[in-house]
Amino acid sequence: MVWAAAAPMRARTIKNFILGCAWDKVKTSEVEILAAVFTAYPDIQAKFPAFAGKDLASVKGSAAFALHATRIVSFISEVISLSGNSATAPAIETLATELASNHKNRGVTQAQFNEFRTALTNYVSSNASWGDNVAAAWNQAFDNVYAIIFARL
Ligand code: HEM
Repeated sequence: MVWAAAAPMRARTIKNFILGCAWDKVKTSEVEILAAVFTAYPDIQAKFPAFAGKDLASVKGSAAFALHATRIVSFISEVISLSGNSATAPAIETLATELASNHKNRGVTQAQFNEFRTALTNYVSSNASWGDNVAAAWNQAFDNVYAIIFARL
């Protein structure tokens, strides 16, 4: 009985560990990550008042770009740190709900969130060690957080 109760928790923790290892490899490449997202999907760049209509090369080195890139990457780091533990699920829900509400007000669509996911997944899978286990943990985390966001967007 004890084992049956403990096993699922252990499985979640290993998944979270795998996810954290992949994320650790890229989480200090904030500027490169945001540049990769904007390169793949210029419609996302166009939603940012500070970057809309500008050549990516001309804004990529700016303080505003580094600050925004760091905000996005920190959000993901926070969610990954909180994941894998049912006790912190309400905290993830709070973060995702706030993000959805801020972005709904900016007219960001589900399609754009999906574009962001595609670009980020491409970036991480080519810059961290990647395999079926990592992909499964990554997709599960995104599915969970996006379900909360999409219900409110
Ligand atoms: C996919 C399309 C997205 C668009 C078009 C978008 C657009 C924006 C814009 C225009 C801002 C305000 C920037 C400013 O201060 O002028 C912002 C802020 C922010 N975004 Fe996004 N965003 C997107 C996705 C995401 C995602 C997926 C995340 C997290 C993983 C994220 C995290 C944040 C954070 C943490 C902030 C700063 C806090 C806030 O003002 O809400 N964004 N976003």
